Amino acid sequence: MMAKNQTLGEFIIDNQADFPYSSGELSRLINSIRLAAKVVNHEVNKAGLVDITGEYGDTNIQGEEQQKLDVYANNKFIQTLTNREIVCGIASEENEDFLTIKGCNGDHQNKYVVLMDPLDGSSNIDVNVSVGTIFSVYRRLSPVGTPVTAEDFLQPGNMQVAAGYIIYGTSTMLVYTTGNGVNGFTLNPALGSWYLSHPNMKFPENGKIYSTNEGNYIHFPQGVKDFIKYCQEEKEDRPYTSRYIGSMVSDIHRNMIKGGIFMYPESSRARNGKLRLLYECNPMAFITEQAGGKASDGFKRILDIQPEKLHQRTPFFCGSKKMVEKAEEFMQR
Ligand SMILES: O=P(O)(O)OC[C@H]1O[C@](O)(COP(=O)(O)O)[C@@H](O)[C@@H]1O
Ligand SMILES: [Mg+2]
Ligand SMILES: [Mg+2]
Repeated sequence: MMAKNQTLGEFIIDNQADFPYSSGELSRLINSIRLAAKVVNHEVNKAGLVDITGEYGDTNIQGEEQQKLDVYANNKFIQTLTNREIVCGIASEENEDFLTIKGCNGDHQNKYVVLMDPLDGSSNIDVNVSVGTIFSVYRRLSPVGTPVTAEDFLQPGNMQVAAGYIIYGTSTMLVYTTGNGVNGFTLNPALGSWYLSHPNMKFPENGKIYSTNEGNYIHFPQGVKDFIKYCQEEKEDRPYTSRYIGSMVSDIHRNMIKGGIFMYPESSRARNGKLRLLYECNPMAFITEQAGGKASDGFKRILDIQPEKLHQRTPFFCGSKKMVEKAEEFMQR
């Protein structure tokens, strides 16, 4: 039976049976993510007070302006995962190539790789709007004891063993799945503990919110234009409400609670959309499916895409099952 006011630490211990093959490593991995998240949260909360916001003065591999907090969060998560010797490799939005992590004896004994978007929604940092962190965990394919290879990172999303996000919003939450449903923990900043506040999160099967950057409307494929018109039509339970924060984590988190669809489709300017398959779409798709929702590129399941490149992009439709099915119906006409 679930204890009242259960902390994340207690939850992990109570749910060890979720990880039949785990020797405690995956639990330790989640533990180090919750620690790094607290440190990053502390820094994010000071944005505006001290000189941690604004541009870092460099661009990342995707040619995007890096914010100081992008770099800070990237370093913190890498540092925490590396120091604790839990993973053998890390890939990040902010690094061109994956990093190989050796144990203290210079070996490669660990079995997990982590892919992450250390700060999602960077353009919202300076304006005090929620941002997030996204992570995705795989068991390595190459033999333990040898250096990691690109193939360890280029696995389809259906091979994920865990995925989660942290949302730095009105409160800070850590939401994750190990393939047995989705649970959300809220940080009590005074105590520094995460409490199980949202057990067994579920996407409503249908919803009344659509979230997309409608400023790109003119460049959207006809299917998306038609679906947006459908959402706006005065019929049955429509028109739906349009809500777009511009931090995917926050947009999907809201839709998971209230019911809705998030879309970042391809456009005539960006043939594969904007969002990255490996550390943005796959983890959010895994969480979404575990919560009873659906995630697609408009035609096929996100989690079944065989990745070819670390920073590969994909169109993304994610949310309440019936709404994603409806969007696919328009895309496939
Ligand atoms: O400004 P746009 O084009 O609508 O893009 C917003 C999208 O870009 C992102 O900010 C991309 O993430 P990063 O901030 O990690 O690059 C998503 O969180 C968000 O959904
Ligand atoms: Mg992002
Ligand atoms: Mg980012």
